[in-house]
Amino acid sequence: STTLYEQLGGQAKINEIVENFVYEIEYNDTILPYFADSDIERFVAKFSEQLCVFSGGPCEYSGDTMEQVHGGMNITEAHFNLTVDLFINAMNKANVPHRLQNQLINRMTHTRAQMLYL
Ligand code: HEM
Repeated sequence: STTLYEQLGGQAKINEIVENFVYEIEYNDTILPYFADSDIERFVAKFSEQLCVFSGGPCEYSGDTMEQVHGGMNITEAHFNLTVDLFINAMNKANVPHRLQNQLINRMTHTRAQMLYL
């Protein structure tokens, strides 16, 4: 059976989604401030790795835990949901079919409890 990673179109498609996502964040006045002191190159690299792992691709995640990264940011449920919306915009702009979008979102949002109000 093919992995979600393969169905998406592999690393090239993941890179395209992440590039679009960074663009969405840059143009969102509510979410951008969270990234004010961030190394965006590192974010792109680690976030891409994590998407590769979540979709069953041949990668290893070398970033920090979700608690380490997001703990203390005081991320509200509204801001979490807004970030997911931005990610959906990024997938739409990369022409990812909705069936695959739902599968990826489902795997990503398992991290939700690790980052809200920590
Ligand atoms: C589905 C939800 C999310 C996932 C899977 C996720 C995943 C990640 C990953 C993998 C990194 C890179 C970690 C590293 O550098 O070691 C990261 C960094 C970051 N995330 Fe998230 N994230 C999510 C939601 C959010 C939300 C809702 C916010 C804020 C509104 C946020 C703000 C940040 C910021 C500011 C960084 C950079 C941290 C730094 O520069 O040290 N994330 N995230």
